[in-house]
Amino acid sequence: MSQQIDVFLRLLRQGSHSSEPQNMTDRCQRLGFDTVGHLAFGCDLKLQTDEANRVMIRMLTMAKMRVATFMHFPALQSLDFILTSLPSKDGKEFRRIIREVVNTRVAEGDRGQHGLYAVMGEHTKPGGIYDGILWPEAISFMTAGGTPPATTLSALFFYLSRYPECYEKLANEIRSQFSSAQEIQGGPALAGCKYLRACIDESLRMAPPSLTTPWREQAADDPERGTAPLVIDGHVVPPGTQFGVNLYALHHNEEYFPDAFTFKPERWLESDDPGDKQHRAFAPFLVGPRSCAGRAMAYLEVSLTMAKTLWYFDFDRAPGALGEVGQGTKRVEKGFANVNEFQILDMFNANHDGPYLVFRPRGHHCAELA
Ligand code: HEM
Repeated sequence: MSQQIDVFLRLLRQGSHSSEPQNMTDRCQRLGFDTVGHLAFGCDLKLQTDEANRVMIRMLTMAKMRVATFMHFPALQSLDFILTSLPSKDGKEFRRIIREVVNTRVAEGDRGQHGLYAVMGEHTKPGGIYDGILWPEAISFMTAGGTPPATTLSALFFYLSRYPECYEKLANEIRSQFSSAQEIQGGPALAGCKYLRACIDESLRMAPPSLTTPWREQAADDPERGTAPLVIDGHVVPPGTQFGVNLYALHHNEEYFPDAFTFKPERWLESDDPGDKQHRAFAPFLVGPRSCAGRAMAYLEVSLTMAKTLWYFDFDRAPGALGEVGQGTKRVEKGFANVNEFQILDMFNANHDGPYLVFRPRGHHCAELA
């Protein structure tokens, strides 16, 4: 993870030479997928540095859109064969890259990096890593682990570039907590950056990366409940009924989060009681047995990336029209009109664009990134 964050920082440094505005959605997505590529496949996808494989991001985004559409309009699934049978250059290229990743990893045998699916593959011989169940799983793992940290980071970059007092507080915390970039690593010092954690939680609240409504249904054979009816908040939910709570709606409920559309990390510093209303209504990773398996990794990835970025750089919104990418627009009436809100679209996980930022090296520190 650290190596991939270093690549991210070096690219920001390159861009800072020419004050070229950087699209943080692109930068953070490439970082997210490269990081999870190591974890899942034990290989370097090089999305940050090499244009060639970026078709993977486009294809995984398309896949998310398909899943989101079918989740909301199940009847359309019968038309899926049309979509999947259309000739697609990107689709062909995507399959070629996946095949290459698999073949390279298999050829490396025991010498290769031990990615999660390689380890699981060992245990599912004779299909091994090629096993028919593991590959679709691996692809959805890429999306589950690659996209959400990118959304959290993009939203956080957006809000910090628009709330100078929060930017100031966070930069001061990072720059006083550490005395060198090498000290910034997972451990008590990073965990002690309370304002950083508050900023991350506020970004997760305002722009929950898992944006679609997670529909659930009572299991027909739930041994714990037996024949007892399912009751939620006093309502009896008949068998076969799907129900769900949308995280965006929950996280913008004024009853739990007053001034819900304002980026206010301080709300997380007022109380750290996990039993209070606000903490109980905060569920970006969901709760229970289907909750996120990568929560700890996500906090580490986002914390390290933001802390190191603020160690090496200062940043501002890009000037002109580019600086508006990612915000709402008054020209649209409903839903997208809040210019101070980072705009996210429900494509199962969130889709977004921007913000565009301009980075300035901070003092002499950036020389280390050469
Ligand atoms: C800010 C970052 C992240 C957020 C907000 C997030 C959120 C979520 C949510 C809400 C779910 C439940 C989805 C559902 O049940 O429909 C989930 C599942 C999952 N997440 Fe994350 N996630 C994040 C990062 C990661 C990372 C970095 C990884 C792994 C490297 C990861 C791996 C997974 C896996 C494997 C599942 C499926 C768990 C299961 O079905 O048992 N996530 N995540």
